[in-house]
Amino acid sequence: MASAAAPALAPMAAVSHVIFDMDGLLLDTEGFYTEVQEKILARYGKVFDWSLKAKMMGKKATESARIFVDECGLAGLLTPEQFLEERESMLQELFPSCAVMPGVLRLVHHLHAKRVPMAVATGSHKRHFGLKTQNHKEMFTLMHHVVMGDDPDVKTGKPSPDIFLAAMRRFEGNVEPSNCLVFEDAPSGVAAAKNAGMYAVMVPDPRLDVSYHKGADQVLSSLVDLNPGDWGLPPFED
Ligand SMILES: O=P(O)(O)OC[C@H](O)CO
Ligand SMILES: [Mg+2]
Repeated sequence: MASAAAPALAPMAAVSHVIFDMDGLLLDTEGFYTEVQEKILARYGKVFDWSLKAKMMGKKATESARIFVDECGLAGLLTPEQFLEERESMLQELFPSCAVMPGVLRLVHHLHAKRVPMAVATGSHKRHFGLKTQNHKEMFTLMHHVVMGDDPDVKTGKPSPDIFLAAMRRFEGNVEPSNCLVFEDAPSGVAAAKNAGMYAVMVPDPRLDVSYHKGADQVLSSLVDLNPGDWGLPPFED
């Protein structure tokens, strides 16, 4: 007797709208921040580690600068403003060379073809957004809109829900948080999505301790592993 086919697993939720983080999720830029911050910290005889990285990533520049100075005990030696100024020229050189993360283009083109509305919600401010995306403009034209960290509606950075709620409100129609699936790499970003009442798929850097995965509704090693059907989105057909 032939064995019955395994029943398809029910989706974890049925969402209709997708919101992407950018740094470390769509674009491979987090390594640039790490590299530059390691260099600055080395000048003070200190080592940049992943527990500090976990606290800084995903935040607005001004917020992460404050964390860097405070957590590294640099008060009196370096102000957050000086830190931002020091890292700026190095970052400006690096950002335009960033690559797209694995699995991103297939997913974005698929969702666009299936008319799933997509947005970007990034802690990056407008000038850095321009540098990072200058070689990836086509992908961003597929987004309904982009909300950046210096947007007037983003009073406080991630883990505040401000940026994801702003992104949700800019979609057409009456969209609720439970309709939205957020893709994030940062602990602060996952917390922001959950604080907004949305679903969160985390795609963390493997060097981030697993204790930072908690809170996410799903954790993937790469967007290549995403099955859109898990979220009630149209499945890949290729
Ligand atoms: O991860 P994002 O896109 O919110 O960006 C935040 C900072 O610019 C980098 O950690
Ligand atoms: Mg990110």
